[in-house]
Amino acid sequence: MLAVRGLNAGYGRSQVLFDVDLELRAGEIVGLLGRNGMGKTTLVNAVMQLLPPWSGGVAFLGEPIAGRPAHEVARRGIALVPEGRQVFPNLSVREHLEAFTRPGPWTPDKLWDLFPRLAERRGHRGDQLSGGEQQMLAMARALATNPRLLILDEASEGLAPLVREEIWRVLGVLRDGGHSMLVIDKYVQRLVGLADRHVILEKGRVVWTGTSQALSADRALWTRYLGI
Ligand SMILES: Nc1ncnc2c1ncn2[C@@H]1O[C@H](COP(=O)(O)OP(=O)(O)OP(=O)(O)O)[C@@H](O)[C@H]1O
Repeated sequence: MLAVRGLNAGYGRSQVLFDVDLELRAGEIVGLLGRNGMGKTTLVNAVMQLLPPWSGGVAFLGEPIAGRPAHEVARRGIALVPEGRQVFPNLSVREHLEAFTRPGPWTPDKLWDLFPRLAERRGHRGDQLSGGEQQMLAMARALATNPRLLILDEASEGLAPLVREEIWRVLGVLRDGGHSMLVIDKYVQRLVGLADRHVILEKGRVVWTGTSQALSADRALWTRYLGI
């Protein structure tokens, strides 16, 4: 579904990603791990073409997308739940979903069922929501586009424990529904329980890839690359 090959990217003259390879098959959930500043957000932005890659390939559903406009990448079926959520302060919860809805199984009614808390707050504006509710809204907005691939940058970080659990519950529902996802989160334990495979970035390079089972079994990796 997604194939990143030899990707190099950065900001100005400073290179952040070095020769990154990453694959994600249809129906697969891949965790993207690494300490702060190792290049995870840069990688998802380069995949989305929000940050044009310097060189290397990005293919989605067999078609090259590197160098294409970001809105075209979204239209082809990749949706990003960005770090910091980026909900619109002046739009209501309902308006967020209406503005992004595209045909497919995720109708607003299904999304209200998936996020009961948002359903209760459907008339509230983006700036009236708690951080956790904003994260739910960012997820619902992404799902409303009925993407083929959902990318979550910091799925549950910085949220109160109960809300965090709610986010992981929803991610479990999405997994059970066969959604393809690339998930960044520092709760490695939860990510290991959710994802099929993982990719660890260290200073912009892929230093390890493997299954959840392999990552669980090798705590030295956690210490060395994740600081846990
Ligand atoms: N807009 C930017 N301009 C210049 N440098 C940037 C920019 N965004 C990120 N960087 C740098 O790129 C490197 C990788 O940052 P990135 O945000 O991709 O890491 P990350 O793994 O997502 O970290 P975090 O977990 O803190 O979000 C860091 O050294 C960071 O300072």
